[in-house]
Amino acid sequence: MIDWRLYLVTSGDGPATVRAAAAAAAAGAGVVQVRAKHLLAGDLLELVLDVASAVADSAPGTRVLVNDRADVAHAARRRGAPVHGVHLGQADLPVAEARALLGADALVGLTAGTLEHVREAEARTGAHRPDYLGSGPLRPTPTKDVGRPPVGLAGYPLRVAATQLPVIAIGDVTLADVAPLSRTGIAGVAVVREVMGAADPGAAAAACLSAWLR
Ligand SMILES: Cc1ncc(COP(=O)(O)OP(=O)(O)O)c(N)n1
Ligand SMILES: Cc1ncsc1CCOP(=O)(O)O
Ligand SMILES: [Mg+2]
Repeated sequence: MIDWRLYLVTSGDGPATVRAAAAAAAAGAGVVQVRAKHLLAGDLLELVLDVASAVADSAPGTRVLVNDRADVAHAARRRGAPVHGVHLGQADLPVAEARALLGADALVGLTAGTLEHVREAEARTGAHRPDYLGSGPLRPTPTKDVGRPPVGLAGYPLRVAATQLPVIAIGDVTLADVAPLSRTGIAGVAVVREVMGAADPGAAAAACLSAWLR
């Protein structure tokens, strides 16, 4: 059973990133996605190995995913690292191809920013069906230029109603958003700055989890 309520997406690539990921996992983040768009595959693999090892040491139940790169997730798993899958964007490798590479047990997430994306994902079956959807942005965020209108709080109940898949809200999610978002039916919130930018990432993660209303 995956605890989706707090899903950390990392930033940066050094020891502070690894420490923040481990602290958030120890505080109860159920998923950690290693996201480092500036790294080429070899360096991303090294970061993934470091994060996966640190997260497994502090919170063995936390799932570790790789942003975009099913090949890097596969390489990490071949090295024996506790890496559970990949988060794919709409233009990345198809979900079924990622599953073919990573194996049937892999966790494969998909970005579904629009209601149409959510409906399209919901219609999928078998290996083509993702395990969860990341949907946003809640609001515009400096972390990523998403290039589509924000979902807003009112947009999430529509997305949740359109799918049986867990929906994860992302994009400028702050501690103050967690309680109202938790009432929309989403499975979890994904954050970068709220935890990675905090002086104490573990405390920031714990605060987000405490704010959940159900
Ligand atoms: C949980 C989650 N949801 C959405 C995204 C965004 O993915 P994508 O659209 O592929 O953009 P990048 O993160 O790759 O810049 C995500 N990473 N995680
Ligand atoms: C990766 C991603 N995809 C949509 S918004 C976003 C970034 C979210 O970052 P933050 O939590 O700092 O707004
Ligand atoms: Mg992507």
